[in-house]
Amino acid sequence: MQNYAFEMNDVSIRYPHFKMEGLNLSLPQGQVMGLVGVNGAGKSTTIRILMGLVKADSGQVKALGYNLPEHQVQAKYDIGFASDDMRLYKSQTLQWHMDFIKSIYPKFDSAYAADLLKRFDLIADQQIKGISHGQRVKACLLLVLARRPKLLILDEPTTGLDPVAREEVICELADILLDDERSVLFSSHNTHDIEKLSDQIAFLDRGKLLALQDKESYLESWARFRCQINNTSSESVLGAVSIKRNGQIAEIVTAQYSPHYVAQLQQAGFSVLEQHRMSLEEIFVANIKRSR
Ligand SMILES: Nc1ncnc2c1ncn2[C@@H]1O[C@H](COP(=O)(O)OP(=O)(O)OP(=O)(O)O)[C@@H](O)[C@H]1O
Repeated sequence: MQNYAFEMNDVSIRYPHFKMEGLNLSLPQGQVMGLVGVNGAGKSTTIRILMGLVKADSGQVKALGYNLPEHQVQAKYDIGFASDDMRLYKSQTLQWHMDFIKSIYPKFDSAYAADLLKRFDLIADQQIKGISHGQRVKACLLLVLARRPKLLILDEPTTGLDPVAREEVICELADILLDDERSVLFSSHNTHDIEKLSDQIAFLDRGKLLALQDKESYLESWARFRCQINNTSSESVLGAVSIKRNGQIAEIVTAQYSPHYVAQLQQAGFSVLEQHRMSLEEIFVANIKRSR
């Protein structure tokens, strides 16, 4: 039987200007899910529901086998959560925070924390008020990672980091993921990070899941073609997400790519000049345009 790090079944929530209806989202244990979506798509809301910070109007939520929010104390013992609005005590040092977390979570791995301190280039006895935004983000991640949680939930973990710091954080996350018992859900606007780390892509828009698929097959299902328009070219093509015409040239995007798609375009009267795979960033934009 498949073990899930979390399961959200038929989850709905309504705000005055936003609704999420019947969201089904689950992550098999040991996998990484990248949650993608434009501003206001519902990523943080999804994460907050999963963390028990917000109560859904209806639906079932389970994390690490525990029903939420009823058993959130037990579940949270093994869940590590970090978001970009997390606060640390400004007048205390990072060392104070590490000692504090260790007093609550005896599993806190001090040796690993010391290693992360070096890798993230942080100073343990510096007061939080004296460190930069990026250093604070890395300090929060250190505090969460050193607990070695079974489920890591990160809301925009790389926001505000410079490219070097971002790479360090991404490498650290990639290392953690070598352990197949650990699962990660992370949201990001940065499709490169999502593309690099995720096993599963969950695409949210206006509270709806546009796609939930393993990354490889998701990326493989999209393709962009540059075609010559002929006299016989039809107006539409089966499986095309968009057709942009410019003179005798058409750029056709599909989300149903297979090796037979070229023949399908030819049958529709287009001569294929070039074909390209698409990055997650391009897919992201095409998907949003299609859904509106
Ligand atoms: N407590 C609340 N009261 C009213 N509306 C809310 C509340 N929390 C969230 N919303 C609305 O829900 C929608 C989704 O917000 P959410 O923060 O989940 O989006 P997001 O995908 O994380 O966006 P971003 O990428 O900008 O962080 C927004 O329109 C927001 O205004």
